[in-house]
Amino acid sequence: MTRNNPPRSSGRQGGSGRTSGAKPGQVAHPRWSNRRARPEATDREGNTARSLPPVPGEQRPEKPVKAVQPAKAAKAAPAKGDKPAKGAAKGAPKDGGQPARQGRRPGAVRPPKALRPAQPVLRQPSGDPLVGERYEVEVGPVAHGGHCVARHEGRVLFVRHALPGERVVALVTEGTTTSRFLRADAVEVLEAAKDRIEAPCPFSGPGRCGGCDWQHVSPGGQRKLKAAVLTEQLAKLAGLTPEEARWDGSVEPVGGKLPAGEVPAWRSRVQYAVDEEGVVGLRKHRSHDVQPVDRCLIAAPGVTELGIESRDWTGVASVEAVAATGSSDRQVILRPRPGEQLPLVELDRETSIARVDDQDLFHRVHGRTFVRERAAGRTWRVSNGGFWQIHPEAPDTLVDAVLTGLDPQWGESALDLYCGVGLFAGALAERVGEEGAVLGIESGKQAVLDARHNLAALEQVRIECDKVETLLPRTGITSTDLIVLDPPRAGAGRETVAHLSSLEARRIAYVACDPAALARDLAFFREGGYRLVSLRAFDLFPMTQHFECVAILEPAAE
Ligand SMILES: C[S@@+](CC[C@H](N)C(=O)[O-])C[C@H]1O[C@@H](n2cnc3c(N)ncnc32)[C@H](O)[C@@H]1O
Repeated sequence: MTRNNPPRSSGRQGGSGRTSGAKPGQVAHPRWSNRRARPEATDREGNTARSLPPVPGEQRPEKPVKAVQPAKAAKAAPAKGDKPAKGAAKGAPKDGGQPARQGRRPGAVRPPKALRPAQPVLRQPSGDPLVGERYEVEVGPVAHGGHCVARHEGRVLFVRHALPGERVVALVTEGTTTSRFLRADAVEVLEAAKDRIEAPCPFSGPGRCGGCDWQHVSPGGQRKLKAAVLTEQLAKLAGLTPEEARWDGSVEPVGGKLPAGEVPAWRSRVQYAVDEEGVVGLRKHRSHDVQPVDRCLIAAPGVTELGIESRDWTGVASVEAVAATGSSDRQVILRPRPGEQLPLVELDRETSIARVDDQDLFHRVHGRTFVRERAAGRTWRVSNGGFWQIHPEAPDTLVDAVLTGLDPQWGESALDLYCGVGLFAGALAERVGEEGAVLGIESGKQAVLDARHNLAALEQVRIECDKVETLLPRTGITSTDLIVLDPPRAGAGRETVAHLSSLEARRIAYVACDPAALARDLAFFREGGYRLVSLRAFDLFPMTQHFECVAILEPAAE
């Protein structure tokens, strides 16, 4: 267990731990100089940071432990669209197929939502179904959600696979005569927009893989669509023009220019679904159906090399593949179908394997329970599919944007809210130094253990485990110099933003993956007396509708 974990603050000002230079109510400097020397941090398997093999760039004299057995020779991948042969490629995990344990094992954690099986939502639509109707429509502007808006006989259609200004035949995929809006796919393009390209991925298109929204759009065209969505959300939910938001109106490309027609292979984490026959693929749009794929073009090479698509996954419900950046670590997380035993697994590359049971608990099957990522000059332990940015360049890009916007000074205090495994807390701690203080708050138990492990050497950092909205008011902190918040898609919300606005921070960095939640929260920050200093948007999810923003705020009075 890591040891940079003082007793939880309980309403005392500045939290627990001896303070150093912090005013009452400020983020306190967590020094515990009267404590005994801390034992070395360990993971759940008892490995210490030094007992693990180094990753490139890390200089540690040590010998590796627990070498993972190399996988057996790869089987030839089937031709595109072929179904993998049943019974192919099997090897023996040690505890595969053991019955799931009852109750929560100490130290066991729930996996992120993405790994939990989706619950079917049963709704009784009223009106007569319109699914299957075909309408010839003029396509209007792009909307938040990876589609464009069109109208037909007074009805609004959200049309996928279209582009603004096009004339298409839209096939209705959801909705009835009483629906407020219909969903549709452009199944025929009558007049194409200039940004339209031939989709490089054979699995994208109407009724197929739901992973990418903009396969049919040039890279520059995709960024224009994302910029239009951000512009619209800022106007609609925050009443801001790009100029007022101090945004130059661009979505910045990340990862260098590729030759025309080449697709960026950026996804270092891929969640595959498996159909009842054991065929692996990706989920169709708004569906539990599986689109079999023999290769995902946006998957990082480290994922593709595992050869997941060429295996038979009978008995498995989902396969998550993780390929770390800056280390050779690979992890595959398997969820067996209810009542099924985990099959024997053999992949093309050496990889750790974990199993998630029907109570969402992780079990180590083979190798480590985590991967090591490199970013911001450090190695980060990320356990069992815990949150880490997916694009290999995202962590450095976002840290750079946050530090540039905040300009942290030696001795300042900072909050890192929704801190995950501690990425921004670590970067802030380096800048504020030993005289400064950083408090990270994260609700995921395993992420907190990872963050404490990752930042164990930085005494100025404290990581607390709870929901931001619950814990922050309890800390007694009434002021801080800097705040980073990087909430999940839902954003921070009115109450949390109001609380943050009361802390008199010199600067706030808001890292956002949803432009609507960001725009709504920016309006709340304005109510709280904050204004935008700068806003940047980054194309960290090429070929999809998603992008990441970094907004920097300061008190409006300044
Ligand atoms: C977008 S991730 C950001 C993680 C981290 N900043 C990074 O860049 O790696 C959001 C994180 O917030 C955590 N989280 C979600 N809801 C939370 C809440 N109400 N309070 C605290 N943490 C929360 C999630 O577990 C996740 O680790």
